[in-house]
Amino acid sequence: MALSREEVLACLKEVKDPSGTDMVSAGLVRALNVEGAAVRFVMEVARPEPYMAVKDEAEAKLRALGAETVAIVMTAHSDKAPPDLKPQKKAEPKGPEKIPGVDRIIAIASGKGGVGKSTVSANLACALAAEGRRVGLLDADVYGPSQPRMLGVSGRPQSPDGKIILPLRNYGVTMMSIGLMTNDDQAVVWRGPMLMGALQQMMMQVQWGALDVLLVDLPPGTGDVQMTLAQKAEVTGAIIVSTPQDVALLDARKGIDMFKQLGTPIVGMIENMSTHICSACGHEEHVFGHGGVAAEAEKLGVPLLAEIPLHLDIRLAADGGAPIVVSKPDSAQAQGFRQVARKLIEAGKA
Ligand SMILES: Nc1ncnc2c1ncn2[C@@H]1O[C@H](COP(=O)(O)OP(=O)(O)OP(=O)(O)O)[C@@H](O)[C@H]1O
Repeated sequence: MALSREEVLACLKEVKDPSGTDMVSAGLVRALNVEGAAVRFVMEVARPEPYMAVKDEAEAKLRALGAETVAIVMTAHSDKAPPDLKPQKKAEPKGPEKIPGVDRIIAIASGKGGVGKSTVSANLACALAAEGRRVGLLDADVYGPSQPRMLGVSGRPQSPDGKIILPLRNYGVTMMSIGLMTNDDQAVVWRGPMLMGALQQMMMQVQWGALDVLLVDLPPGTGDVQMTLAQKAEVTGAIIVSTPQDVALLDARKGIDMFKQLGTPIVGMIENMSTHICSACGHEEHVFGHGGVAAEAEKLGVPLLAEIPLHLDIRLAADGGAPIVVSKPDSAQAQGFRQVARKLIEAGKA
């Protein structure tokens, strides 16, 4: 019986590791390959013994689901501490570099916080994956990393040799977040050099594999992270997310100006929370106004990629760990994100 990747992941999520976390969230399932009724993946563990029962249970569950071939390769690695994010030595000034294996980098930015940049990034990443692209998502929002929650991943990323960091994967998106390297309830005060070191490590030391595009979810504003990204990596372009209000647009304009000064092309703007569609009656109202981003984009000579409505389903999906593109793929809201993905692919940007 032919199985889908989603069915296999859902089945594996029912298998708990020795700590009681499901094996997908614990980051145990790597290099998952589903072809017809054949399922293969690598289980990356520190010591194999405690995980033999997990492996056997995963195999039994997959067979019960209909898998005819199940190949689980268990790789053990030395139990080293997670990598130290503090810069080892003073970074030597270098020009922008390519991230090995990564064809394109798209920065997702906003001038102001809370406009939905992370929601857009998560949905766009899933939409690009649904179009068959090899997608990575780097959550560089050091002040409020939200991608682990939005993409439903948890667990600390492993580092077999203390240098390379293995990313996590969900919904076809390879992801790494600074939020996975810090304790959930611990406020992190990032200082300039530390921030730059951490971002550089996440770009260069994470084993991204071969990617068509890496989306970088930036913190809001025009700070150190934006500068570091543009100076250290060859960024293909930036997408600016804004709500239609004047205050948000004013900040978006500053963001666009900064990227222009840094020599990063603007791929386009996205108006988020464009109109409100009532989930009960479908009535449409312009809570924050409408069309402000379109007018601004025209004035600045950059494309308007989409107008995404303010819709309860988008919030519930994002906050529930399965973006609307994944949880309600046929909804009009999901299709909005799918169209942006297609536009980017057609333009050779993703
Ligand atoms: N189009 C939308 N419809 C409904 N809710 C939305 C929409 N876009 C974002 N939200 C919700 O608004 C809140 C803020 O969104 P999000 O975290 O994506 O913003 P952000 O710009 O990344 O914020 P921050 O600057 O804090 O990182 C979240 O609860 C999200 O679910």
